Amino acid sequence: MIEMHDVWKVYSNGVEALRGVNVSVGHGEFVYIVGPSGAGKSSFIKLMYREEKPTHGIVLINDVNVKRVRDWKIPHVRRKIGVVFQDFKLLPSMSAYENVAFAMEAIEVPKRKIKPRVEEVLELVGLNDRMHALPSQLSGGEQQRVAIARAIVNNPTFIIADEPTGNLDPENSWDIMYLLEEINNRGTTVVMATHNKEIVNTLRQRVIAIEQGVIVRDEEGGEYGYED
Ligand SMILES: Nc1ncnc2c1ncn2[C@@H]1O[C@H](COP(=O)(O)OP(=O)(O)OP(=O)(O)O)[C@@H](O)[C@H]1O
Repeated sequence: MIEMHDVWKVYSNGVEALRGVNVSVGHGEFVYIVGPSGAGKSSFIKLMYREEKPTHGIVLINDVNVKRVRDWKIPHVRRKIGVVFQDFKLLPSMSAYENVAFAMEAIEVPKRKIKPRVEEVLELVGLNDRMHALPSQLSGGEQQRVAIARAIVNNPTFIIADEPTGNLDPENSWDIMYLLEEINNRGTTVVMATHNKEIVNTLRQRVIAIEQGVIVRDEEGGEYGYED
């Protein structure tokens, strides 16, 4: 569960990116975060995986107050959260397999457990035959699949995605969405910021709209609601 209570995010330049946000995302939900450019979606997402701390208010991730978590304990909190970015953020000198295995090595999973689990998630994302390719040898859609495999390999409670289809063509975008849907159906909570109107209006889920740092709409099975 992720909860925000009267959360404000004010950057050092004085920009109020979030202004008094109250929200709760429960176990197993699928939530789209929508809103105009600069509305505060990324700031909202970054608070959810403790990339940023709130300036004011409380963010609870699985009942842990992220503001009180000491820096050395952040990896422990993040272990329960898989993050997916628009630009994939894979390590360029590592193969698909190594990128995914690295996420397990980072939290010191015993070596013998790594290979079978990495192969399992790469199969789930449909990339078992490309596992030794470098990111530069993979298409955008394939790279995003590797990023999703990396995000789920440690069995997180949440997947937090910031415009995961933003760099992909429509066909690859749909493939990534079906994959996220499948992961959600297996019990993982998915929260994704998106500008993709067609996806939001087709794969209906809870929609939270943010405008000028405020939640202006929160609807189950909602619509995208903007023209872009
Ligand atoms: N690190 C930062 N320092 C200062 N201002 C920031 C920082 N990050 C974001 N902002 C500002 O905070 C506001 C909200 O930005 P944010 O990136 O959260 O919006 P967004 O809804 O994700 O936008 P987009 O759809 O364009 O990605 C904007 O005015 C932005 O310029």
